Amino acid sequence: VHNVKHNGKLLPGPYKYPILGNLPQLAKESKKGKKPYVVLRELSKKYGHRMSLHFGATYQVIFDDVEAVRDVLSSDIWIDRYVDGWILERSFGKPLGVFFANGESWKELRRFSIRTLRDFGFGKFNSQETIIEEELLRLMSRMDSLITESKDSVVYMKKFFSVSALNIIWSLIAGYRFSHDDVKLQKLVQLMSDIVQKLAVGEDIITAYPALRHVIPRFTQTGKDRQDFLTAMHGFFKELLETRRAEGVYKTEQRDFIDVFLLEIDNHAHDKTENNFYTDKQFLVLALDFFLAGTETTSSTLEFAFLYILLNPRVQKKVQEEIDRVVDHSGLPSTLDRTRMPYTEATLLEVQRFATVVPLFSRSNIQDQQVGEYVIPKGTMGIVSLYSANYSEESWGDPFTFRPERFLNEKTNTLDQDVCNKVMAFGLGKRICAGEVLAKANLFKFFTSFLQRYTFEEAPNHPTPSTDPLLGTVQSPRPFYAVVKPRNRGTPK
Ligand code: HEM
Repeated sequence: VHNVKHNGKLLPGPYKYPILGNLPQLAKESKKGKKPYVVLRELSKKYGHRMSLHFGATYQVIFDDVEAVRDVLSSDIWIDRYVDGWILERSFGKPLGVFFANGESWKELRRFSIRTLRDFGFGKFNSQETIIEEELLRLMSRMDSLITESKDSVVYMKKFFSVSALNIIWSLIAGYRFSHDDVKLQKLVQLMSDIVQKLAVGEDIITAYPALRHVIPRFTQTGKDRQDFLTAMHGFFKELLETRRAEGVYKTEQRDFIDVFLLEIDNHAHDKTENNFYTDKQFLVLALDFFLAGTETTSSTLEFAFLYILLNPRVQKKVQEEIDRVVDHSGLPSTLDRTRMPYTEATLLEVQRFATVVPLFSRSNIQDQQVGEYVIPKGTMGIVSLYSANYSEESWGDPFTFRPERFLNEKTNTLDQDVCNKVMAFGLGKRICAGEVLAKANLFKFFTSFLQRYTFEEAPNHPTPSTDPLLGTVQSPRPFYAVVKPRNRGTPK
């Protein structure tokens, strides 16, 4: 049984059990403690880097290797996102928003979102820099308090960057920031990170049996958690939209993304067709997309960055030396300094490769595709493994070693662009991450500013932190502590 019609030969894959498909094999490996993307990598070595899997009743094709991943992401055939189960549940039964939208609706809202966010500073040097710095200074003063309050300067690093990452996006969308002590926000951030962790691709029973979507939510804890999460998030965005609508300021002045969207809703109010993409529901899903896609990814990459730095004091020292040499000590590092900081850039690339915070995600094909003697039927769920690209032995030689030097040309001490381009963190092609520019600026600013001002060391009374990630649609480090020591050099005015 599978979800697609076809007349050709399907790509090879492991033996398929009746009804359960390949779930028994996957469950067996998963019980041994293997991550889903590691299991896929092992299977793909046996069955091919483009292979078939039957995830319960859902037919999947796995793209697992540098070349297969690049091909699929840059292909115009694989431009859709696979939409089913929980995804529809989060968007009122329809593929709304950007992340899980398809066709005209996706094109229009992606273009609208990127253009509008750019108008409010996203990707523009001065305004983006100011927004990030405001948040950065707050977080540094928070760090100073934590150091003073704690015993022996030991700071709990888990979730340290979450509110800041959210605030940077939120100030573009809604024109305001949350306080780090905001109880309502803390609940949303907690809910969000719980749900992201529970939704590891490849572990999802609703994906395996889409029909269960109608049954499961009422009976299982995960189903209930998802619904609680959605109710809370939708409620929060709806209240915001209603308040702004009632205020009416957006009619004469658009201060942020919400104002522009409200104006578009008014402008399209006469259009009652399916082709009107500017509706209240679209906004709720769009806001959720940016909340989810932008927050956990950025904050979790930053957590990993400081974890790796803590475990690699030699790398930390070299980054700090470069910062001290290049950056004017009276100010914070600027993204304009980036080009003069090859070692720091190399370290950030290595962080992104080593962490691979989004190891797996989905795409779907809009027409049948012939691959040699095989056919991939239209509408197939394609699982793209960024893990396979970032951890390929053929590509990297020693993928399991954290080694920024791999990106540097030893003789010239410059970045080797060919090696840099091999890191896959944001996807590729027309559907590449819509927040890549902002994310890269954030990573650079937070990483360098904190290392300019503090040194991170292992906390003596805690076990050495593990680099083994917590699984999720976005992976994050296990909770860890660091001794954070203020540095004398490079303290901003
Ligand atoms: C380190 C941080 C980030 C990582 C690793 C990351 C990674 C990704 C990946 C792998 C995809 C799928 C791309 C594809 O299908 O080829 C994606 C899509 C997306 N990301 Fe990011 N992302 C990050 C930060 C952000 C930020 C800050 C935002 C928002 C401001 C954002 C918004 C989006 C959106 C809207 C999409 C959907 C694009 C579409 O389907 O058209 N991301 N991201």
